Amino acid sequence: MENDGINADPLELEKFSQLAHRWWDPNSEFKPLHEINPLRMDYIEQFSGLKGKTILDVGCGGGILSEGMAVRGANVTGIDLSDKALKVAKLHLLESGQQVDYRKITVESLATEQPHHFDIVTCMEMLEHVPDPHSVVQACAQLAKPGGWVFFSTINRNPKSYLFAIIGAEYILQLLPRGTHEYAKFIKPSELARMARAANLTGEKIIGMTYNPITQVYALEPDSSVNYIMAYRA
Ligand SMILES: C[S@@+](CC[C@H](N)C(=O)[O-])C[C@H]1O[C@@H](n2cnc3c(N)ncnc32)[C@H](O)[C@@H]1O
Repeated sequence: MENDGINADPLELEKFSQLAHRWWDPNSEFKPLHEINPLRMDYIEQFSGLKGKTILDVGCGGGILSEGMAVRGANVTGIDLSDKALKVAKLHLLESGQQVDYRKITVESLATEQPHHFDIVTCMEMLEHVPDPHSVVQACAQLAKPGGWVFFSTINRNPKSYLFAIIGAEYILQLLPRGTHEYAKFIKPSELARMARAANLTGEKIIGMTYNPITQVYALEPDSSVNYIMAYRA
């Protein structure tokens, strides 16, 4: 569903708004994001470092990644379209004393406003919630400086990811509320790679993000069959 020509699904935004007050509770529905956060920040740092970098975090939600990168010394702008998530993100800055510039703006509009502005663009766990992920990938590429880095994470689309990301995470382990994810919106790495190539992104790297339900530990591993991160240069 499109929203007055804006590349956003109002129902998706509403889902996140409804849960937003629990964003910073590490035992809430956002527990998985809290737990993967150090892993993904370490992964980004391997490529480019974070200290002193100008970073855009697209679909920042309550700010777990944005603020985490600010703690590591980055100058972060976080954008989202959920008013409540942005409000929670801003309130949390009062508690943490960190600085992040949170804005409600579409990534496509920001790409027109500030093209080639950011050293790093992150777009994590967001593409599978938008009607047109191509357009988001294109805008992220445009927002990065030439030679800058762009990172996407999302969920693969295959029977295993259906089993793990929907049946396992939402129904059996109840790590996420039912209805968090829609299988048809999952994105195969080959599809994301095609979108990235069309946006002139290069130097592709991919890493899997796995969850072991027995040890309850997340890890970065070559297995990209469920969750994965792709890194590119603009
Ligand atoms: C699963 S959360 C991920 C939050 C954050 N990126 C992270 O990984 O910690 C998805 C976020 O994408 C946001 N979102 C969904 N559609 C969006 C859009 N079209 N533009 C910007 N943000 C969007 C939601 O409001 C929500 O905050």
